[in-house]
Amino acid sequence: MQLPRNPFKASLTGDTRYGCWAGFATGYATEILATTGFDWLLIDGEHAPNNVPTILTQLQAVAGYSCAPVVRTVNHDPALIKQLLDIGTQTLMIPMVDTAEQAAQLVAATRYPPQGFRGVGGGLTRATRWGEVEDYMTTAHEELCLIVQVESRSGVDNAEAIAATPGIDAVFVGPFDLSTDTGHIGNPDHPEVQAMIRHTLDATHAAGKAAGILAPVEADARRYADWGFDFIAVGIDISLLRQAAKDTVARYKGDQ
Ligand SMILES: O=C(O)C(=O)C[C@H](O)[C@@H](O)CO
Repeated sequence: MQLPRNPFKASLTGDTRYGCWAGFATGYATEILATTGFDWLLIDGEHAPNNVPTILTQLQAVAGYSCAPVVRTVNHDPALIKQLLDIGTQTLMIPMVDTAEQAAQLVAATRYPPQGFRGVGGGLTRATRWGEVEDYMTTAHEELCLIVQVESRSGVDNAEAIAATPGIDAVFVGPFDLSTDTGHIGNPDHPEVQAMIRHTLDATHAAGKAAGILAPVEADARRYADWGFDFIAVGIDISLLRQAAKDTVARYKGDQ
């Protein structure tokens, strides 16, 4: 059996790819999202109530669709990264990366020795399709996509070096953490934050890597697409449900 291709990695060809945050932490809800036309979705292990088994269920639920899954970890723990890779995650997003040293450690966590220190799960893992994928250990890295989040002042200061780290495929700006870290709490539109976002985008492209961002407000998403962001999360499933529910109630009962 061939190593499964990574559709997200393959889609980073220059056109902006539009995605949605998946926060319900169930295969059922995430599968619904995968049928709606988004290019990719983010299974959020940082702020949604996910763990390895719930992420596995969601990866299985979306496997038959063209919408590519991206899995965000809660931290930099190599043991968690190992488990997420073993269940078949091919695109990983790691939050709060501030230095090139951290980026290099994260790359090493995704590579088998001698390039890194990932442990061998072999035929026990979905990643190898329980041993059916030929040459998994020597080829797995070719279909992995490692995205690091820059979302602090120090991350922006080190953006060139982080993006240039070998094995890093993309940098994703976290606008809400970045605005909060810089004292503009919850205001990514502040000019200082906007300048930092632009700087991170330019540094990432200068390193030949792809850049992504979260932009649930349409005007922001369109501006970032004009700037040249390669992948943009333009929605959050929980917010979409809440807004649709509130609008429906308001039509019958008025604003409450
Ligand atoms: O800082 C950000 O912005 C992000 O990293 C995304 C948030 O964590 C997201 O969960 C907001 O809903």
